[in-house]
Amino acid sequence: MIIYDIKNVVKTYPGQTQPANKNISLQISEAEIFGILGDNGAGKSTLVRQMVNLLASDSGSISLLGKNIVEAPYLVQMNVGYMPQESGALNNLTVGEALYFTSHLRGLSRADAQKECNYLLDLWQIRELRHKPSSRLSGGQRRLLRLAVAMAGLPPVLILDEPTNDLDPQRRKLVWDNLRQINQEQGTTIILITHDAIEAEKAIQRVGIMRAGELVAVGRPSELKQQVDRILRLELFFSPDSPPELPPSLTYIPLEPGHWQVLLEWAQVTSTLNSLNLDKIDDFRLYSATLEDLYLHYATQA
Ligand SMILES: Nc1ncnc2c1ncn2[C@@H]1O[C@H](COP(=O)(O)OP(=O)(O)OP(=O)(O)O)[C@@H](O)[C@H]1O
Repeated sequence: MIIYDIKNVVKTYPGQTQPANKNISLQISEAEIFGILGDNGAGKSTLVRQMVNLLASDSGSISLLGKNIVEAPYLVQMNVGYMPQESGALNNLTVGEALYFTSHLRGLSRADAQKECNYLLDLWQIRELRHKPSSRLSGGQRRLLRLAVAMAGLPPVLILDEPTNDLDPQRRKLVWDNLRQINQEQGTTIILITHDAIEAEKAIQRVGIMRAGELVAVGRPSELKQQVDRILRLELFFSPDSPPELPPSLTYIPLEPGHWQVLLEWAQVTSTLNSLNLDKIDDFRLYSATLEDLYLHYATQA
């Protein structure tokens, strides 16, 4: 099922000459984790703000579950949990109150809202902050609270604007683990903006790369990588006095004694690995382009 259907969306901010979004078209399916990557100012936040009706498009249309969100704004309120990059909206509440009231406002009974609050405090490891006013949290703590608030009441769609910025490595991992878990267990559709390409690669199923207001590439990371870089790097580790025999068509680059790098086309991988005498090799590693390589390729082209 198509969750979001975005057609030819254009947005120019008042007083600006360049559009922030130029003719963006994109479909997002149920239960996918879709990552939006792009340089600062590429138009990512503008796009997601239009998707949650916080910003009107100049032209084009955005449908959620088959209905135009301008004509059926309640669909966004009922189905989408949005985490903005910044927000002062919760500043007057404690962490526990913010989670309880959001859950209650999203239709849970008082008792269920209390349970949801407790679940989210544990899920995001912020239980010790529950009596603290939101305005006194650190940047990273505030981000975890905004994530928990977006998820309160388990909306079927989450839109997250940079969920891992300001977080330490342990909490970044917590975010990626939790997002994967709710996607798998609840079938939640997750659309997220991130600059954390290396970590995102482990969670996202499709990626859209934006440059100067345009969506310049959309696809599964593996498909996009094959278009960008058909060369794979095979590293071989062996005892320096018994080097492996390679098919004559391949060349190798000695990196140090007992360590070679071999550059391969995708089509050569299986035959090369089959031809190696693995008893003579201590270890091997095969590398493809990373999502970060892809991002740099598409986002920085002139
Ligand atoms: N309220 C606004 N008024 C005028 N121009 C704006 C406004 N908000 C954003 N812009 C401009 O629109 C363009 C896209 O901004 P946007 O915030 O969507 O980028 P982004 O890709 O989310 O960037 P970042 O990674 O830095 O968050 C930028 O050139 C920005 O300066």
